[in-house]
Amino acid sequence: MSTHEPGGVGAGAEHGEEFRGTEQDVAEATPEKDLPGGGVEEPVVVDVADVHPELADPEVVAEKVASDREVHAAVGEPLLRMEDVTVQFGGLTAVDGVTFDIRRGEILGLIGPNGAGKTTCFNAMTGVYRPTSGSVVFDGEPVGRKKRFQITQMGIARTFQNIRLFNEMTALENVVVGTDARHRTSVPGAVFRTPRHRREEREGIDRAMALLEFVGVGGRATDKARNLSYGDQRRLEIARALATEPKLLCLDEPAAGFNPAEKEALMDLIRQIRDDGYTVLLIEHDMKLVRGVTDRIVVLEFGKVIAQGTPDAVTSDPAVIAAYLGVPDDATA
Ligand SMILES: Nc1ncnc2c1ncn2[C@@H]1O[C@H](COP(=O)(O)OP(=O)(O)OP(=O)(O)O)[C@@H](O)[C@H]1O
Repeated sequence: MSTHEPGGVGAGAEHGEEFRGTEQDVAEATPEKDLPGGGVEEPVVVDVADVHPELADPEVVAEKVASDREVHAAVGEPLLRMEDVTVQFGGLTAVDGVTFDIRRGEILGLIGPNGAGKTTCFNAMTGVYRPTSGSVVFDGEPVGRKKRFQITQMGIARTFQNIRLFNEMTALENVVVGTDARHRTSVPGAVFRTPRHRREEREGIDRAMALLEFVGVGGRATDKARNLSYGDQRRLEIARALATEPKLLCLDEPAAGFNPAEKEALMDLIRQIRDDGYTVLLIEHDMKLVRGVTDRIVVLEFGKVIAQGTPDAVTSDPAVIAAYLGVPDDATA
């Protein structure tokens, strides 16, 4: 993935500069150190069932996690449409007249060789870049000139290829920050801790615990994010993105650095996320994972869509084989 981002909050975050978080960035987080480094504290494994006995019941977890936000598109109809989108950087056309749909309820894979324009597409959808021309319509509304926090509120959440967690906050706190994106209490309500605000806080904590459990890190709720293993940090990022109650979850190379067993477990999690009512967009280089989990795939090369369709159709398309699949996995990762 490229590390370029234009100005604004979060710009430069991928370059390791200081993060100046604002409300706009609740669905995102600090860059800081990528992996837990030395001086790791003794892990504290909490039995979630002791703290929240009701979360021992998987049905209760599923109930709390399920997305019940109003979505206008019926299953199978376009939830997001990229219409003839072009993104240029000076003289370079990174995305060139790209048109594709993400259908409600599907897992869509976005693949292509390095530099093909995948991340730029992601960035155009999530408000990081404004397309030079063309439009992005999400759930019937143009993404247009919306700010990033408004796009989060519309229902698009994403994770990043390079993990961005609040490293000094606990896993639970990281996810609670995501639930704040959906709070309806006014600022005075929060300052004076009105009953509504306290209720929202309680619900936020409950939902955050359920999400941690759902992604498989419930036992690490009280650990600082930086002390979680790399794989658990990735899962935590997904929990935080889900905490904003998105309609569309965009995962940017979520399996980067995973071993085969972790990849299998991630595939299960992605399927579960879709089964719980979310639509998923997945950028991923690992073709086994992409083929194993997606319903459809869009292939980019040099900023253009060269193929789209079912995993079988796409992976047997000669243009795709020539552009991408002919390259060994380890050369593209
Ligand atoms: N902010 C930017 N300024 C200038 N060029 C950029 C910027 N962002 C991306 N690019 C360029 O646009 C092209 C597409 O990059 P992009 O990161 O979207 O590709 P990608 O398919 O995500 O690649 P990768 O698989 O390596 O992550 C590349 O040539 C990249 O260098």
